Amino acid sequence: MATNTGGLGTPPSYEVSVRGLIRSFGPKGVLNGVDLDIAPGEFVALLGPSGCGKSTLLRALAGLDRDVRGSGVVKVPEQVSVVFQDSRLLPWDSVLGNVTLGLRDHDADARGRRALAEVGLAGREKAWPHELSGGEQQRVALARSLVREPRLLLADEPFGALDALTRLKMHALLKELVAAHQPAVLLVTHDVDEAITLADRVIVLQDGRVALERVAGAGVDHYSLRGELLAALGVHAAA
Ligand SMILES: Nc1ncnc2c1ncn2[C@@H]1O[C@H](COP(=O)(O)OP(=O)(O)OP(=O)(O)O)[C@@H](O)[C@H]1O
Repeated sequence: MATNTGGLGTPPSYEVSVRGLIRSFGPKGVLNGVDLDIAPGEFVALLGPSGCGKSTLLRALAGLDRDVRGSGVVKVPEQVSVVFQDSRLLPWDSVLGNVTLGLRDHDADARGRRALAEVGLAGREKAWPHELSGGEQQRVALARSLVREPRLLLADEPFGALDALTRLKMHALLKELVAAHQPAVLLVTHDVDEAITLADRVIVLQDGRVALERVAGAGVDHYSLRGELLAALGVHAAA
């Protein structure tokens, strides 16, 4: 995946463009001029210390924050889906009902069933959310996002509450889904290995700005990238 992020213009080829994004809560500046471009189909992972503003940036891109100052969010596509750490399923609706919620098309059910099959949950359409494991609930959340064919998928630590083995399975699933649907992705994570494994590009947010930006993916030396990212996050491995 090409990741041309040079220049200050906004080439129409970008799915997302952010310029000098600022967000404060009271006197406290959280985002102090964030610049970010994401190409169509590009997978970007966002790392940063706790409280540095990762979720704040994601909420701004999702249109969930009406108080973002200035014109920092220059471009986001109309079709945006968001996945959070908890699945946020409606407990009183079936799995299929959750996936198709709000869809008005005549073929919504068929699309919902297809999406559930894609995430490995064929046959569980009539189950209630509480009958599913945490991993399965996150699969439903992914199906609910992708059935809307988003141009941009925003994911805020979507696997943060899962055990290590389930998380690895979800990584493989997310890779498959992204390859099939080709949305641009911004994944917020605390997990450096998750970022390196999944993303085409990794950025580190610090002091309200993008402090480091590195290409990841095939052909990149993951070991040295891991060291560089950990150092940027203030973690220095024991010799
Ligand atoms: N609605 C709000 N009102 C007041 N302060 C807020 C609000 N939302 C976020 N903040 C503050 O902004 C800062 C950044 O929060 P944010 O949730 O974006 O960080 P984060 O990098 O996602 O953190 P974490 O990795 O711990 O989830 C924090 O200090 C937080 O307390």
